[in-house]
Amino acid sequence: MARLFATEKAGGSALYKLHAVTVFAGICLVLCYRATHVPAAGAGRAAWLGMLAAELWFGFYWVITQSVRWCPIRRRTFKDRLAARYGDRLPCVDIFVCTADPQSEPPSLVMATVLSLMAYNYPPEKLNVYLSDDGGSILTFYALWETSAFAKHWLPFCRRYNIEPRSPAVYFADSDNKPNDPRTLEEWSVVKDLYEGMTERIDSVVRSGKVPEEMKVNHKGFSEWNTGGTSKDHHPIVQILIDGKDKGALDSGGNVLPTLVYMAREKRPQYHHNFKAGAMNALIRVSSVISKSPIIMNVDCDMYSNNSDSIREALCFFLDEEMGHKIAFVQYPQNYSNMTKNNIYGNSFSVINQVEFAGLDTWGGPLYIGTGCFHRREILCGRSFNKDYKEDWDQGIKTQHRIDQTEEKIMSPWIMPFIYVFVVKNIYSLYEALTSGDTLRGWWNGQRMWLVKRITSYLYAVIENIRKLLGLSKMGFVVSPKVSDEDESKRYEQEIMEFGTSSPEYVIIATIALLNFVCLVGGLGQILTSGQNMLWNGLLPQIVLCGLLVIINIPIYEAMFLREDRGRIPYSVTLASVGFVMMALFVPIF
Ligand SMILES: O=c1ccn([C@@H]2O[C@H](COP(=O)(O)OP(=O)(O)O[C@H]3O[C@H](CO)[C@@H](O)[C@H](O)[C@H]3O)[C@@H](O)[C@H]2O)c(=O)[nH]1
Ligand SMILES: [Mn+2]
Repeated sequence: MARLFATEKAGGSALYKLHAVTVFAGICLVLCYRATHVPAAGAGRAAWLGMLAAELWFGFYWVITQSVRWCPIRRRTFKDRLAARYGDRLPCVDIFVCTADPQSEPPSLVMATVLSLMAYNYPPEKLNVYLSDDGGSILTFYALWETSAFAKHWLPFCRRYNIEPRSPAVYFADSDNKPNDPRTLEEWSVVKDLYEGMTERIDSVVRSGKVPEEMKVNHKGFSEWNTGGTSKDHHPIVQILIDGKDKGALDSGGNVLPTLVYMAREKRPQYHHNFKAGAMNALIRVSSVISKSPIIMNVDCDMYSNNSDSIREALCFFLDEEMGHKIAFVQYPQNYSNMTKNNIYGNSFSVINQVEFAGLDTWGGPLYIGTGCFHRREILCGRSFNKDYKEDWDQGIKTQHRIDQTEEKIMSPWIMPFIYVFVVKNIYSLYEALTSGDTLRGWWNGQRMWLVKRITSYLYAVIENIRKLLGLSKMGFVVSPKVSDEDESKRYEQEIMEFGTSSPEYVIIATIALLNFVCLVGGLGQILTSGQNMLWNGLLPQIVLCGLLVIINIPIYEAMFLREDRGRIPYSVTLASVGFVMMALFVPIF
């Protein structure tokens, strides 16, 4: 029987393999050098040990990252075969959307997400969309009730004109989507007006913080909020806004609508709610009573689906006769829609999506990234997985600064493997970024963020994990805000890094940047005062490395000393970092 999907080898080019093999040889030579050049006790053995640890860690890290590049594969689906074989015997699908707070996650935005999912090109009677509201907010419930009415116009409109993407917010924001044909334009304008009217009503209700009394008579569900209660302490609420089984629930074209459910799980102060994971568990239980579809999809509330055939694509894997039973989940890549050209925060997922996911697929597929993923229900309910996942970035961080401290005899041939590994690794990473669609500056910005993340968030994560293992803290989770003020957005458009608050992370970033600057100045000063000899005696690689770090940190210096806008690094942070650098400079004297 013809397969529903094909697996193709992607890349694994000779150039890549040559690079990988020679860099590996370079790493081995570097370690060889370390092993054969152990200094005597007291003559820099601590620094030697630090360098060795850093190089071992780098080598390990490098091998791991090559394992997801060695033999990448791509999958191709055959939706026509799926349609021919299954016709209308396709399985039911439950879609879970999670939201947590109507202030940081504006309900009008969440509703665009919900609509993009309700409008999937899939039999609506087989589609069930659940919105989990961890804010337990009547405002979100009101927004969903509005959405259930607007869906009656949006879904047939999408189907008739084969609209893509099916998030009304994204679709109407793009002026290229305005049709030319006058009859289509008329309908387009009607739907657009309906959409904008709805968004305005939702936004104004959210602004005012309460639902007008005359609205509340429209649905019995509003009475759930009559008894008081707060977002952290309330009874469970489940309201079916559209019941797909109800023969009367039809869209404006007379078609059945997908089932639409609002859910706010019970919350009590004495029970920990476990954030999104807790919401997902509640969704699995509630949906098992209402629809119990064998396939489940999960989407974060700030995303939208940009392909209306996503369900059919995923089913090509689950329903494949030969391999389907071995597939537990189908993960879609995730992308940001408002990326600037050079991606100042280094958060483009292009290399991850195009290179690493394809490489991971060889080894059984990428991780569940938390959104845009289809699971079999039985996998989530039936089996237990033992996950032992540890990471120790600490060593890498501790030893990172040491690079500046040991001296390498520059004229020794042993310098070659160091230079080769450093240069080739970075050139290949640049090549990979460029061929995945990033820009040169985007790659450079990514390198800066690589540094920033490792000295702040990863360091915090290590400390937090240790504290958790010792029973000193419980993991927290702060819902990331999905709104920003106009000033901030403008700076984002101009690719200017945003600081603004005096968070301790910024002290770390500023201190390290400043320390590198001071070291560079100090090093150059030494060369000037003691002549060229110093340079050739081993200071050159240190100057180069330190210089690169200074160049990469230019936006940090700007934010500390030159910028005047509200997103600059606050004076208090600059002051603290100057203090720390002074301490670092004077401590060795005493
Ligand atoms: O108590 C909570 C907290 C969060 N959420 C929802 O969880 C999702 C992710 O939260 P967000 O603040 O947007 O976190 P991000 O860092 O953007 O999300 C990434 O990281 C999360 C935690 O690892 C994953 O769950 C996400 O899928 C992944 O995109 C959102 O839909 C939230 O509404 C809840 O339902 N309940
Ligand atoms: Mn998010």
